[in-house]
Amino acid sequence: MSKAPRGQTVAVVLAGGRGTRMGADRNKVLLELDGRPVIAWSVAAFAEHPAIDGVLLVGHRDDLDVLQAIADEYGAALVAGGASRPDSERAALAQLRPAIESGAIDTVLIHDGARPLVSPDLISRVADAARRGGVLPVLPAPPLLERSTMQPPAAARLGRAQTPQGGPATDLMAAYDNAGEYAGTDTVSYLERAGVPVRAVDGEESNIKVTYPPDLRRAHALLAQR
Ligand SMILES: C[C@](O)(CO)[C@H](O)COP(=O)(O)O
Repeated sequence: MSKAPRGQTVAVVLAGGRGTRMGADRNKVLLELDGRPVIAWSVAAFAEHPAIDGVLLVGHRDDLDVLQAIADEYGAALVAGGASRPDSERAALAQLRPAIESGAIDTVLIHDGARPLVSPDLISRVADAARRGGVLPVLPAPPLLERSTMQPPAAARLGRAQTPQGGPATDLMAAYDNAGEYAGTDTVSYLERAGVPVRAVDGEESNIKVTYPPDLRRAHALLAQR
């Protein structure tokens, strides 16, 4: 019996925000991290991964010139984002819609551009699970919560969500199409609302999000340990 041909797996890398909490003179994703901008690390992680067939970078309008050069360097496509994270995700899905509808793309991962240290192993775990349903990398909740008065069942459900998150492309597109006014901060929350099963995979402590100046210093330190 011949297998149905598989579609492509595409990674969307979000850099549509301003990154103002960093207090820098430019978007935090354009700050230098060991010789290249933060966002270049994120794009490269997916562009160089064998399970990823294409990368779509979503950028803030003010940064499109510099982001275009980064996208070109790694063979990624670039699209302008919206005013919020969900708007940027919708802009990406709109760009991918024809290829998703034709079946050329069957799996989509969505990643915070401000998580430059995502590892090949984590991308593999998420890409593999995303073919079968929603997927979310999670780290255990911090120890403080273990000492709280929460009952174990509630505590056991807590965790720190990371990206990349993803799922089957048609499910993801339909979930956003039908979400109405809902605006969630996590990609998989759209899938959950649409009734698509979401499973957790192990996140990674090193997959930090660069938001404040100490995060950038920590990213430098983590890179030095690689
Ligand atoms: C996972 C996440 O919610 C996706 O938007 C986000 O990365 C969480 O980041 P936070 O800085 O830990 O809130």
